[in-house]
Amino acid sequence: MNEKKQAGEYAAGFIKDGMTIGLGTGSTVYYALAKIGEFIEQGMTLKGVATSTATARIANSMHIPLIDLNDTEKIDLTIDGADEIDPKFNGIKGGGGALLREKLVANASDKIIWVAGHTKLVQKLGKFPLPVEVLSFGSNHTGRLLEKEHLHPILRKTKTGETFYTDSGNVIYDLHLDEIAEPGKLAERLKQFTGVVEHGLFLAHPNVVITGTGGSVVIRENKK
Ligand SMILES: O=C(CO)[C@H](O)[C@H](O)COP(=O)(O)O
Repeated sequence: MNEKKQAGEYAAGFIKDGMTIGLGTGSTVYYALAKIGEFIEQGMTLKGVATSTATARIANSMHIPLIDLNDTEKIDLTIDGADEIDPKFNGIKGGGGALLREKLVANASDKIIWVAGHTKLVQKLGKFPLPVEVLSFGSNHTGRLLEKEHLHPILRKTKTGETFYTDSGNVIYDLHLDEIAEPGKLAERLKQFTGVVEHGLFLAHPNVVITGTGGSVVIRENKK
C-alpha cells in the first residue's frame, strides 16, 4: 500500500462538516485533498486555505472552495506534509518551497496534522537540507553571509537550472548541515539575518503526526 496515500486519506477522517481547513503542499497532502473533494461531492460544507499556488490548482480541480487567509479569523484544522520529523515533533518543511505560507497557515490553525511516509521519521533533523526562504533583493549577499556562518547554503534551482522562486517571489537557500544539534538555537540564529524571510524549521508544531507504514497507519499525538 502507498504509505503517502494511507497517511493522507487517514488524516482526512479528522475533518468535520463546516470546517475551514488549511491545505498543505506536497505529494502526501494530495491524497487528503482528493478525499476532501469527495466529501464536498457528498454534500459537506468545507472551505480551504491553500498554502501554495500548486495546492490551489489541485483544490480547484477537485472543486474545493478556497478562501484567502485574510478572510478567516482562524483555521479549524491544517493537514500538511513534512520532510523530516524528530521524536519531539520538530520538523523540516519546505522541500516543495511552500514553507513561508505553510508556517503562516499553521500559526492560524487550531489543530495541525502532519502526514508522511514512515521514512520521514528521524532521530535528529538535518540530513534533509534545511530550506531557508531569502528575500530576492540582495539574495547573493545573504547567501554569502550564510556561507560565512558555515551554514553550507546552496541556492535552489529548478529542474531546468534556473533560480527557483517561491510563490512570494523569494529565493530558497538549502542548508546542507547533515545534523542539527539544537533546532531551537538554529531557528533563532537564522532569524537574525535581515534577508532571511523564514526558515523551514517547524518547532513542536503538529498536534498529530500520521505516518503510513505500508501496513497499518501510526498515529502520534503531541501532548503539548
Ligand atoms: O513542506 C512541504 C512543501 O513546502 C511539503 O509538505 C514537504 O516537502 C513534504 O512533501 P511530500 O509529501 O511530497 O514528501
